[in-house]
Amino acid sequence: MSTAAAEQPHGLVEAGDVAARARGLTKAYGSGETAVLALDSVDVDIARGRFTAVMGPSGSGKSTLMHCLAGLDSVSAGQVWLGDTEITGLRDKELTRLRRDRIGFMFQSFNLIPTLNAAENITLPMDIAGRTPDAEWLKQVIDTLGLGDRLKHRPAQLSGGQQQRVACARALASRPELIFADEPTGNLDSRAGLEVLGFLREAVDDLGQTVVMVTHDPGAAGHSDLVLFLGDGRLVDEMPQPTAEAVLERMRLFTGGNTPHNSQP
Ligand SMILES: Nc1ncnc2c1ncn2[C@@H]1O[C@H](COP(=O)(O)OP(=O)(O)OP(=O)(O)O)[C@@H](O)[C@H]1O
Repeated sequence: MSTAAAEQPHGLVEAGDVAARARGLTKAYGSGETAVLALDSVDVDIARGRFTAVMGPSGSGKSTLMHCLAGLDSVSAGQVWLGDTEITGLRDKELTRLRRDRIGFMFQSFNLIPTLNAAENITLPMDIAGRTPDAEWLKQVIDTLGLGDRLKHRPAQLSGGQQQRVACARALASRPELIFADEPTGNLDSRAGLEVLGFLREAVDDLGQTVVMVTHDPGAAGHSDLVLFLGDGRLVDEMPQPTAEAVLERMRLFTGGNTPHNSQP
């Protein structure tokens, strides 16, 4: 971490190694006196094949950044690319297809369909898209996540950690260019949370995936390759090879020395 880094676009990487990129990304909600500037001219590169965490105080713009990078939300100004494709300016139909074909999502609530078993949940997005999963890849994902003996179970018959692993497999099934995970450990006890972080780490290290994770938890961020820190809608700092302790220390700077309310590892 360095002060100089804070003055440059964050996470800058070699051209060609960028999974997603934003320049001058600005997002305002509302208008007039009630307008909120959620993102204020953010420049960021997300490195391909790496695990990037996004942290910052509540309301600093983490979810908005993720939603704009994933094409889930429109931008007020600036440009966003997924790989070489500029997504700002795409029509809704094109955006929907791009999200479906190139991005995987994991949310805090697993969003599994209760009436489908694990295997059916994992392949559902591809079934909807009319795509056939690559059987070898799917087996590798399922084996990596240790779900081989749970495929016939419905979500209610699985633990929280197992459900999140199914959600993780679902995000990985189509081998997306980029996986966005929004508080993927938020609903889990610490052991199950650690498991899921381990699997995200393996998805990056062993399967070559690219993961962006929004989290409040310095312990979770400690599993990433790079932490981007947001403050008041701006990228204010970054930390390569983070440890939970160093991230916690950095987060304390936002609160003038007090531990943020929801940042316990
Ligand atoms: N749909 C919306 N309408 C109006 N304001 C919004 C909307 N979504 C977000 N905001 C505002 O934009 C700012 C950034 O919100 P965002 O949810 O991105 O922050 P965050 O860092 O993810 O917060 P948290 O850690 O609490 O989830 C906040 O001030 C929030 O109140």
